[in-house]
Amino acid sequence: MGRKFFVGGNWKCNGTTEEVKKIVTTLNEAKVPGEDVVEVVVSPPFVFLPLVKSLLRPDFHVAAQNCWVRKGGAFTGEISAEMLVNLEIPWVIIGHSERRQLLQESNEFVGDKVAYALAQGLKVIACIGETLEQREAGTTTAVVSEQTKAIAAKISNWDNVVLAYEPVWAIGTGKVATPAQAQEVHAALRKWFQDNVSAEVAASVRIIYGGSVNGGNSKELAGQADVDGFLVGGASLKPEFVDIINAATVKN
Ligand SMILES: O=C(CO)COP(=O)(O)O
Repeated sequence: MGRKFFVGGNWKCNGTTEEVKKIVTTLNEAKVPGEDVVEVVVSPPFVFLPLVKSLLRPDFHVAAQNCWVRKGGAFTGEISAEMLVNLEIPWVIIGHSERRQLLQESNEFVGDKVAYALAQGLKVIACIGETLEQREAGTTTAVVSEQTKAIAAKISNWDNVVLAYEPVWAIGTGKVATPAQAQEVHAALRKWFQDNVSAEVAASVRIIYGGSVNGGNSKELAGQADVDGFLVGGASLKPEFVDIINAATVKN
């Protein structure tokens, strides 16, 4: 159905100028499939975005890790979607679980942010995922459906959205979801789109997995029918990110 494999590197709140230059050099020298096979997006902290954008190979792109929920103005410490557009930053990550948990971003707030960013012309990596308690209580599907519904309530066009399923218990823990666990949730989400949005969106929306993805486990995860790529944290700062990008070849 032509869902191009997507690999995002979320650098989170990490890096110095020197470290950033080193990662970019590694990426620029990497042998990976072309843009027709895999879309690669790296997301440095705001302060490094212009530097990374200027140094990065032209077939890779950059994302911000957040943006403000509406038009900029008197919002000290925030970065607006308009500013990202002005700097020609094409992508933004919205609703990461670290922000949902540490900064109390609600489902509704995340939905509003996704809608505003899209309206400004940004492409969005929208993050969802259940906690360990929710998984153990058997509410995973309900939780991720509710998170997706809050976004769907605010937007009508999913063309510029990649949905990142990131179980909170798998983030930064080394406890990766099994390929079967990831596939089960991705398939449930696709069914949710089928039942609540449209068959077209269900077939075309990319659903990527995040949470302890590394060079060793990426191929098997990529082999799952409804896993359309990854959002990578820790391993995106290391040379093994190149192996994760190359997991795209599993699909071809
Ligand atoms: O949160 C993540 C990506 O957004 C995943 O982080 P890790 O790959 O470090 O588990």
